Amino acid sequence: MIDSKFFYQQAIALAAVGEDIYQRGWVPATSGNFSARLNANSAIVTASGKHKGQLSPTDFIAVDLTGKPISDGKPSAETELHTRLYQRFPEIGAVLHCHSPVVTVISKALPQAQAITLADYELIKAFDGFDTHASSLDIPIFENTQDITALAAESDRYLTAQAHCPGYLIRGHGVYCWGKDLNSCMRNLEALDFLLHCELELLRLAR
Ligand SMILES: CSC[C@@H](O)[C@@H](O)C(=O)COP(=O)(O)O
Ligand SMILES: [Zn+2]
Repeated sequence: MIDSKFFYQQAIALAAVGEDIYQRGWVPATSGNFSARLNANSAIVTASGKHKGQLSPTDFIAVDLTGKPISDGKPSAETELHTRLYQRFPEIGAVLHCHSPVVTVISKALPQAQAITLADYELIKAFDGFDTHASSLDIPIFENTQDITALAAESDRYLTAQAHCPGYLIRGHGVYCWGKDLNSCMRNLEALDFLLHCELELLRLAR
């Protein structure tokens, strides 16, 4: 049973975040998708193919945690990547997927890398579970594919042993990032984009 008032509130909050993210240049040309948990068994996700900077409450679909729609409309083509995360981490409340230039380019700049290690950055403390700069965090990179079911399974296998991982990259595609609610998800996304930007600058300086 969908709580329509909560659906609407979550949709309004995600639409506002979408506008912000679009203004940052992180979801060009209808790319990206966003979701928020409704309850233990369902979430709302953006409809497929919409402009993510101009979303309205009718641009969201309720899905169960297998990714099956439980309200009218066509959910994001990448819905299973969201719902796997809600299954894996019962404590998370929101997932944001973006195509910022930094997250798209860095995995291509490191074509052999299966992860990027973020270490000795003060901003690592923005992520839940980190309380000192003297920490290190691996952000995995998965190869891009149109087989979303396979990618959902691959990312889930990796995350089995990674309780504090706040996001992953898909090579040449973008980033998936999550958090306990929409605000912390946005904070994680902002921190991840900043730290990966730093890594990209370091790569440029080393050339
Ligand atoms: C506009 S191409 C990008 C898509 O292939 C996809 O990666 C994406 O992020 C948006 O897909 P969507 O189905 O709108 O959620
Ligand atoms: Zn995408």
